[in-house]
Amino acid sequence: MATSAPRTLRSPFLMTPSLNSRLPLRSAFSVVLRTNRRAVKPLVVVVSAAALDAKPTVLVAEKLGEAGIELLKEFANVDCAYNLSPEELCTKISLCDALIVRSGTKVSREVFESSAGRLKVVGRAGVGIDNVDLSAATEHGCLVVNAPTANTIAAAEHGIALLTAMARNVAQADASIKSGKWQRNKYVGVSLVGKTLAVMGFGKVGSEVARRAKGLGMHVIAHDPYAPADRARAIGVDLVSFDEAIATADFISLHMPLTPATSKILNDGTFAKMKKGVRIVNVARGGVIDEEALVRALDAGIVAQAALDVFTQEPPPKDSKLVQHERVIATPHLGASTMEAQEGVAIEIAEAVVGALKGELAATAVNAPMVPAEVLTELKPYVELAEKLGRLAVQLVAGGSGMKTVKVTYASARAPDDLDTRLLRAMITKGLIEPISSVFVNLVNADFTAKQRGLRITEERISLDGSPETPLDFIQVQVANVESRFASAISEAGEIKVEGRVKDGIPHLTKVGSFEVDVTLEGSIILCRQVDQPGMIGKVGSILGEENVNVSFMSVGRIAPRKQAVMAIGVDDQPSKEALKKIGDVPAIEEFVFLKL
Ligand SMILES: NC(=O)C1=CN([C@@H]2O[C@H](COP(=O)(O)OP(=O)(O)OC[C@H]3O[C@@H](n4cnc5c(N)ncnc54)[C@H](O)[C@@H]3O)[C@@H](O)[C@H]2O)C=CC1
Ligand SMILES: O=C(O)C(=O)COP(=O)(O)O
Repeated sequence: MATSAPRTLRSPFLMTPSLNSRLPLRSAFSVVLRTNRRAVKPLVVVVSAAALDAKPTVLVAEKLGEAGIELLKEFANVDCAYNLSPEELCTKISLCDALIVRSGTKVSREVFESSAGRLKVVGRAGVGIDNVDLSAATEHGCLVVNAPTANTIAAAEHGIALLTAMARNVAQADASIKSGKWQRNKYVGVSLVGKTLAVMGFGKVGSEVARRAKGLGMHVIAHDPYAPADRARAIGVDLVSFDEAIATADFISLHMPLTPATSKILNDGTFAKMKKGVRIVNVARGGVIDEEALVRALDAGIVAQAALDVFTQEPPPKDSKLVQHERVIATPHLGASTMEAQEGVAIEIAEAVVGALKGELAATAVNAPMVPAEVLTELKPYVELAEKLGRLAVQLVAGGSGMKTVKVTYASARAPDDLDTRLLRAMITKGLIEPISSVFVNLVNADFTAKQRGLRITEERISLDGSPETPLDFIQVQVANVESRFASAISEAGEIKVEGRVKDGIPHLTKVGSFEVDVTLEGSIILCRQVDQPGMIGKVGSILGEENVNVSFMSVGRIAPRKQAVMAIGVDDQPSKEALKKIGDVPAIEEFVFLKL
């Protein structure tokens, strides 16, 4: 299996924690081979590919610092192709496992569609991911990671550079002197000290701008609906409402992301509420300002000056009234463009992309839950159990009866906030959906895929007493309102029910319907309902033995002696149709089903 799967590079986000990036590839590969029999299928593939030298291909579509390129080359084939047209990008992407962009490339739905499932990770070498269609990425199971920290200081410094340059007309005066003029009276500026600066968006960049503006002697207020007040207070900044911020500020500096909620947040209506003569800095995204409204506000004298690094359309049209406005200074999206920031961003994104291609859960994932490595290590056998229970449950559903509602129950002695079940839910979803469709499910697209198929997965906890040494006692998967191919899998409550536990690190099936069984979840399973009587195990065992099918485990769960019983038989190989028929023909066997894991 390790040699048949490698080139598919299917699921990079769920891997055995032992295959960690710190392991050299060769030793990681041997871990895979040793544990292969029980490994959840997709956990293996990326590393196997590397071990066989089927290196993944990373397309770097915008200029990235050399240190990042070098890091990528250690693991992947790197194709640096800049200034691609949207069509060229769509053509190239079908040959790539990862794509790295900055703000200048639109990663549209067409890009994901054109990749036909090969693209596993998009790395945004910077903060803003408004140029990436996140819904499309998620729907295609493609992880999006960004580099959220390395350019913070650069952007904050550029904000301050624009603020001070604007206040003192540095750009206009420079152009004037270079054209041979000496206009000292024309370029009298305004002072910053004692003025009120409203920082809109008190995140990483906004708070660094605030800190620096305090150093310039400004009175700093901030608006951010999600920022904690104590973080603001710690640097002497008051958090205020949007209206208060824009109405009291002499200077407004924008530092929020571009989202549907912040799009054109500065518009005719909001400009009308500002102090006459306000000055605006934007190093966030052009789209947070209605640019035509800004031109009107400049012409009406509401806005005295604006300093802009970002534009709705980049580059802006040559005849842009805004850029050409004499009271506007502009830079071509240079906020992150320092040597230091570009080096840092390149390393940050290269590490995140390589990590994702190796199958690690990225710490900077934008469209997937982040699961810390130690949690992953602990949950590993439960992750396997979860997927296999999902696989069993769906195979027990009778064809045509549909599957709309699945209830998952986790029994645990852990406090609810000490057990993150998102990974388990994703794996149950994977197990439920993959056997009945061509869709590939991973942590990124599990919830979306379930929703798209009209499958409602509810989760419930049973709180157990006792020592919470292991994260879970058992997991139960129940499928409601369906008929079963194996009537005994229907519980008293009328639902298909399978339950499993981890014993000595190995997932076991421990309940089917109302019957207690105990069989390791590996290979395949035959479930038989029979009238409990001596010799049954021998009879079925010898039918399988004649076929050379190795039985790994057998267990019988019965209601009462000599009443009905369910026999669960773990087999390493798939029995022939004839052998299965022979089992069905054993007179005491009332029903049976063969289930692949
Ligand atoms: N010009 C450039 O080259 C650069 C631009 N940026 C842009 O700067 C912006 C901020 O980046 P970071 O500080 O790193 O991000 P961040 O995520 O740390 O901070 C953004 C803050 O905006 C807040 N926010 C969200 N909605 C808001 C709303 N409706 N009103 C007010 N605040 C709101 C969030 O709560 C968060 O605290 C982003 O748009 C980013 O793309 C960042 C780096 C370089
Ligand atoms: O990180 C960001 O959000 C930026 O705007 C920087 O963009 P860039 O990587 O310089 O195209």
